[in-house]
Amino acid sequence: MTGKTLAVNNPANGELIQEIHRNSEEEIVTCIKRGHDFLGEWNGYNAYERSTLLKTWGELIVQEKNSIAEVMTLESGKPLQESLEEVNYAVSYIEWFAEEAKRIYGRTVPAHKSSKRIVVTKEPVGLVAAITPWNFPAAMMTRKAAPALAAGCTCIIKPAEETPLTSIRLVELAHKAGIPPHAIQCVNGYGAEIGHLFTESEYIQKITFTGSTDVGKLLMAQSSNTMKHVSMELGGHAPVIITKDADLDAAVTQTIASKFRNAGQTCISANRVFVDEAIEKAFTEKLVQEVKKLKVGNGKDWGVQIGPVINRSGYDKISEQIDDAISKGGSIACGGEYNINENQGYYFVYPTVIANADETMRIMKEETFGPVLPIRTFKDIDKAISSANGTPFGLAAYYFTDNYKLGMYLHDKLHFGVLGWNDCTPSAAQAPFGGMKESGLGREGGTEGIEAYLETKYLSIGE
Ligand SMILES: NC(=O)C1=CN([C@@H]2O[C@H](COP(=O)(O)OP(=O)(O)OC[C@H]3O[C@@H](n4cnc5c(N)ncnc54)[C@H](OP(=O)(O)O)[C@@H]3O)[C@@H](O)[C@H]2O)C=CC1
Ligand SMILES: O=C(O)CCCC(=O)O
Repeated sequence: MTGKTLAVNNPANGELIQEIHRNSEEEIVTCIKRGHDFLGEWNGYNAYERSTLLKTWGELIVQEKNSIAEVMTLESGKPLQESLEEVNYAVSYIEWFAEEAKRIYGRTVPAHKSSKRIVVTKEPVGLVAAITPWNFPAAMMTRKAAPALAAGCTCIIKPAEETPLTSIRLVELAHKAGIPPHAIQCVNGYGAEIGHLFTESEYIQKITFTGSTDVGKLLMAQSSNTMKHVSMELGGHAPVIITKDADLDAAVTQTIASKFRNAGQTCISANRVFVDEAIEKAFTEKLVQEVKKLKVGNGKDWGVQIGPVINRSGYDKISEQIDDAISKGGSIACGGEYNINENQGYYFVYPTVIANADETMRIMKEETFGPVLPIRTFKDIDKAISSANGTPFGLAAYYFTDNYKLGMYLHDKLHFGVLGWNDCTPSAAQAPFGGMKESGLGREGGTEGIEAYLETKYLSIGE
């Protein structure tokens, strides 16, 4: 690991956007030491000072919103409109945690002897390493860095190698806002090389990660030697259950919003639909009619709704799942086409709906991370619930019903960290986001989101 450069290419046409500096092992170790040594100084800023700095950071990002969104679209391929929305979403985490910085409360607890006092306080966990993915290069970074800084932690960001430019820009703006350079640092290079430097370091107290379940498990295992805190936001396989009393228009609009956001490359993306067989035909017809209207192309062109998938391995996984579904009796209700150029390095998958899906298909079990939606029918709601729960993933699940009792029943029975009832767009800075089972550990956002960067200290006073 000698450093040198990292090429950042545009997934919409394969063109080189920029070569950036790739940090050497020595540089990364130095950053880690610096982040650790600066903890005391950053802790010297009180909660109101940290809050003000975070707010200024958010304001600077808003001022540069258009240029940040353009860079994000160039490196990630996502449509410009979505990049703009993501910048706002990223800022919403900074704004939320700037407020939460002021609400880090301790407590006193009645003691068992009148001469004693029991006092519980909170303090920052220490230096945090944040490893972020390419699918939300801004929001996943601020969702980690903002609560860490708000809590009084210093942090080091390692963005995905496909999309480092957005993070680099955000970190520059943090420094411009007055957040000291050693409180938030960014390093670049290959995850597989940098990951173990983080996990083996005695100076890092917490690893926070968004990405694949496999890498999440690896990081957790590596972190066990030094007993680090971990937050893991991993893969998902979201079911959408559509009951016969559902508002079909809402179900179609919401399912499309979830499935085709970022070309399906979202961990809470609708991955499989279970629809009551009584309304399957009506639902599929309406869905297909709307999906066919989605415009595919280079995300920089205004009006494009589906950009390229990120890279060759993403494309391989998606196309293999489509082929597998067809070979097992699935039928293409729309889409199923590709526009790829292996030499140039771009891969577009047209929005695809697969009818007659069943549980034997890979797409009904594996995360797709692409614009493909299988539809499965059900007669009995309990069987649909059991199929929905029948996955190692437990991140997000959605259901559509206007029947209150059924809605609460589904809430109680579905084993997922995030549920959407007549709603497939649940993400919000003030809400706790995260998964059960192999979808991860911990929550990001909400009051839980800052708790994850705090240690509890108990003081016993008395005789
Ligand atoms: N939960 C989510 O939101 C995400 C889920 N995924 C799922 O994972 C699949 C594969 O995507 P992929 O991009 O390969 O996901 P990865 O989990 O490999 O990448 C996510 C982040 O982890 C880093 N990383 C990779 N390997 C290691 C390692 N050994 N130690 C430390 N960090 C590491 C990456 O760095 P680098 O880029 O340098 O490799 C990147 O910053 C997707 O198709 C999707 O199913 C992917 C991204 C986000
Ligand atoms: O896909 C992800 O990695 C993050 C989920 C996006 C969201 O917060 O809505």
